[in-house]
Amino acid sequence: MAMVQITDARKSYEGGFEALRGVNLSIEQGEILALLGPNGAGKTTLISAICGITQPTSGLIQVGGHDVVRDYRKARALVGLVPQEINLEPFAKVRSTVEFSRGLFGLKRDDALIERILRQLSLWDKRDNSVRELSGGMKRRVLIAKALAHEPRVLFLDEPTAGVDVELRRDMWDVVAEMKRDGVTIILTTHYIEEAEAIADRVGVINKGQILLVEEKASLMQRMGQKTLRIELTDPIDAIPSSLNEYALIRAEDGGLIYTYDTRAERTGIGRLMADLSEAGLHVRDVSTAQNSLEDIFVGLVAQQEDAA
Ligand SMILES: Nc1ncnc2c1ncn2[C@@H]1O[C@H](COP(=O)(O)OP(=O)(O)OP(=O)(O)O)[C@@H](O)[C@H]1O
Repeated sequence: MAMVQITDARKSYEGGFEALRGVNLSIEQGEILALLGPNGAGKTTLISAICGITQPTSGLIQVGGHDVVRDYRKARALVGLVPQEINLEPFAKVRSTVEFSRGLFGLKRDDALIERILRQLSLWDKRDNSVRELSGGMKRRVLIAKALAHEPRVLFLDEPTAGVDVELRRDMWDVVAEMKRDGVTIILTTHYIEEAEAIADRVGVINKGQILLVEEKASLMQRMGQKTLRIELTDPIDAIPSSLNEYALIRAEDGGLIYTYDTRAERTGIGRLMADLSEAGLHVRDVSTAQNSLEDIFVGLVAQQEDAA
């Protein structure tokens, strides 16, 4: 059974704006899913709906098999949320802030657990400081500590490393990896592809309230690892000679050729292609390469969505 199951979730805000337009998504236990999308895509709305902070207008969202609307308490108890905005009580002490979060879930006090969480996030030395005395990065750590205090099975991180330094980013990635080892399911939204690349098992792309793609990181990275080689010919051709079939070439508008290859493969095949072009009587005038990036994939997907609309 999936840990998080979303079926045709829609959300219209007052005034009629549709922030989620039929989202279907299934997230397995222990998986790390990175959700990428431009500003206003619906990431925060989706996370808020899964956490029961906002209600979907229609559709079904289940966490651990519990309906987040009908079974709110059971679903919510499984979920930890690290929000995008810092919403801490400035005069409260670090340790009591984290303890309080655990208490909100009606759980027994557990000093050893709170100590472990604070140490893991390098906050133990600051445990008796008040929140207002902390730097921005440390406040972010407190947000994570709060979210972990009731031992959630699903952790949501909404832009966890926006505006934080490299060290904190790496610390957070370590914490996430440790939680994954404990079987916790993690969903994070991010603008940084490096972040998705560093920690995610799968990457989802959302735009205009719709999921455009959910794919294993490895295969997405492979697509991103592809480059295209544009070959300009001295004499443009009308058709590609059949002797070159194995290269799956595309004829460019200018009568040249486009070859796609994998930069991570052992051999790109370019050397052999050049020899075979010459063999086929084609003379190369110029070549240029272009790298496929997530942005290209993303822009391509968005363009497809626009065309389909
Ligand atoms: N309470 C609200 N009332 C009306 N519209 C809202 C509300 N909250 C969000 N929206 C709209 O819903 C859309 C999705 O917003 P959301 O915050 O989910 O996007 P996001 O993907 O998290 O963006 P960002 O990357 O900027 O955080 C936006 O167009 C936003 O203006």
